[in-house]
Amino acid sequence: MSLAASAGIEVEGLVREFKNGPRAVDGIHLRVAPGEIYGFLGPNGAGKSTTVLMLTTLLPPTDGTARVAGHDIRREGAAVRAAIGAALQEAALDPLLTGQDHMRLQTTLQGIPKGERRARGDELLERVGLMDAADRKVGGYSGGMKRRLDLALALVHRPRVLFLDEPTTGLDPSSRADLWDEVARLAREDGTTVFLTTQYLEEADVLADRVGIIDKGGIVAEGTPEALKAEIGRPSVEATPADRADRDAVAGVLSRFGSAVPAPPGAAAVRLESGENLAEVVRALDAADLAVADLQLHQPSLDDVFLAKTGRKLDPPASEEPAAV
Ligand SMILES: Nc1ncnc2c1ncn2[C@@H]1O[C@H](COP(=O)(O)OP(=O)(O)OP(=O)(O)O)[C@@H](O)[C@H]1O
Repeated sequence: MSLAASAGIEVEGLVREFKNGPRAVDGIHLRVAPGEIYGFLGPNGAGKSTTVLMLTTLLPPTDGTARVAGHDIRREGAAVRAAIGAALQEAALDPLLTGQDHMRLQTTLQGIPKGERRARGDELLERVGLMDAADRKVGGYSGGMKRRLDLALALVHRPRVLFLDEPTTGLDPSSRADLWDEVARLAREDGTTVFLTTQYLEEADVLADRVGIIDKGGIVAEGTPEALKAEIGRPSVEATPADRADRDAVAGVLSRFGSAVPAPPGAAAVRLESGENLAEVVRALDAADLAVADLQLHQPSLDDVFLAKTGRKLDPPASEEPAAV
């Protein structure tokens, strides 16, 4: 088996249709190379979790298949499960057990030899920064600490492929950054292949080598964050008139500088053509006697890629955790 086949992910026409429900995943194809971090980006209900459940063999596909770490998810479930680690949205943690208890259970379940369990557990708790809380009950952990424990548990058997389903949703920015560091280190130093779902554009941008954007069960764009942004190219300018009645007039002036792109209600926006700049837009609006309450220049971001491909904005999920852990 080639290295690529033994540690990567190959998805071929994967479909999941729920009874009386949507076609949650609608024939997707993708490849993740060994050691690569693949960011699967999309809004609520796009089909991210359903894809992860299929790739981790927890949900059978309706059609198509995938090979994970060289094994077919439909026919070689046990081999897939042996090669992967997963930290999914519903972390199965027991609030009455300590972090160390969890590590002891997991190292036993994963068949780590008795004499090595404690060391392996401590090594991973140290790695995710939980050593100080190792003998505290998980019921008292913050959201960020639970996510980090869940990550440590997923790493016990040194998986070649790691699945993380929205690992930082609800975390405060500092806990999120800690988790990013750890995930990046796993790929860089251990060569772990990471398949990560996220609703955060920033997360995909910072962490992922390549990004697949999923919307309504289909992949609408794929590439490195840089390539996706370059595809969108030029910055856009968005103007909000002081008087809402002037919106169409503002849109008319802007249209001289580029083609219209979606804008919030009451505003107009265009993707600037090359050579056009903000100063000229301001002069033109002024010459037309149009007062603007707000004028913004947006450099292309993954947000723009999402907007350009789907016509909608990707609203980030709210942070649930008030303080750093
Ligand atoms: N067990 C199920 N039965 C019926 N429909 C389902 C089931 N699980 C998911 N769906 C539907 O499939 C679609 C995709 O859901 P999925 O959970 O994969 O999306 P997601 O991108 O992971 O969203 P989120 O970010 O909210 O987790 C949604 O419309 C969802 O309502």
